[in-house]
Amino acid sequence: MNKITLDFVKKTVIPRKSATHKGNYGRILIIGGNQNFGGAAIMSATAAVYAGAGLVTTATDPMNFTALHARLPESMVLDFNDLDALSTMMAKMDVVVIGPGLGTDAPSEQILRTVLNQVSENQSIIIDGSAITLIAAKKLTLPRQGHLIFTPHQMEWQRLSDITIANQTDANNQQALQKMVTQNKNIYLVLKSNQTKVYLPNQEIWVNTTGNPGMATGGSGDALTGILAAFIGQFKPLSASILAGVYTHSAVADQIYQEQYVVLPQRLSERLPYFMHQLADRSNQAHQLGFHF
Ligand SMILES: NC(=O)C1=CN([C@@H]2O[C@H](COP(=O)(O)OP(=O)(O)OC[C@H]3O[C@@H](n4cnc5c(N)ncnc54)[C@H](OP(=O)(O)O)[C@@H]3O)[C@@H](O)[C@H]2O)[C@@H](O)CC1
Ligand SMILES: Nc1ncnc2c1ncn2[C@@H]1O[C@H](COP(=O)(O)OP(=O)(O)O)[C@@H](O)[C@H]1O
Ligand SMILES: [Mg+2]
Repeated sequence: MNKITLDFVKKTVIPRKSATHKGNYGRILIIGGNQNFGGAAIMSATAAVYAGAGLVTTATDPMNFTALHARLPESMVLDFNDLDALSTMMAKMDVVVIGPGLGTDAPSEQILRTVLNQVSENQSIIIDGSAITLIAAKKLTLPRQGHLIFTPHQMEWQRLSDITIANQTDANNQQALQKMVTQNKNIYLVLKSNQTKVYLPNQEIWVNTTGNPGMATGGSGDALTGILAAFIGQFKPLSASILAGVYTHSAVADQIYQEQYVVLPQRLSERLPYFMHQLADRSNQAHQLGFHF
């Protein structure tokens, strides 16, 4: 079993080059947040912005526009009920997150179908939360194109794979993935738990070495989707970006957990730019300047 370590992550999160602009750091679309779960989309978008995404658009229920703008003016907004506008927007994006707080009712399903039909070859789609539950319940066909990153918790993976939580062994999980690969050969599984594992298309399995029970609070997984989107939009290669995102999410949480009982996703996002600064090998400088994280 491969372990995701700090040394590995430092090779992926590298300093920015001078001759670059926001278009070089990923165009990200976050799709989620129905009338009950607006916070999930906001937490995903917040994590994406704070993890360095070049441009973030949040497609959500209009009820969430004001809250999103007030909390995160860096994000643009789109009404996710306007399926034509959603399709047009999809075509311009490098990375798409679908699922945080999307809900599982008929309009949510229509949004998901529209997105899955639209995925193009070079896009990465992070499929989370309600989107996983819907794909499992409605037996939706996966897009043949693009890179699909599934981020289920254990119950969501049970719904998708039909493997009960007690039976989610590496061998059983690999077997379920092999069935999915007949639809799309570029499937990545981030199976979240107190010891998150990442299954790559080359059959490697990586286990995370960071994380703590302070993260057991609503929104932790939503924040992870934003981090993964931002990392995929900025860093290469894709597999390393996913592994680095998983590590960073929990490593920042570990820092907070040293001084706080619960790790609030918003606090986690606020710390991301500091932590990434350290990762990008400017940590010595930061310590000399007396920053504390
Ligand atoms: N502020 C917001 O807007 C928020 C909105 N959110 C959005 O809500 C939507 C629904 O997502 P969801 O995860 O909350 O519910 P669901 O898919 O029914 O799963 C829960 C069931 O699974 C079980 N379970 C077993 N193992 C588990 C494990 N390791 N981790 C977690 N659960 C585990 C668990 O067991 P139990 O708790 O009963 O023991 C329970 O029976 C989704 O779109 C999401 O993005 C949330 O992000 C929160 C903040
Ligand atoms: N006890 C724990 N130890 C380590 N990490 C945890 C623990 N509990 C939850 N997490 C992490 O928190 C996140 C929870 O994701 P998820 O269940 O999708 O939350 P939500 O949907 O509420 O945002 C995952 O990244 C998971 O690995
Ligand atoms: Mg979740």
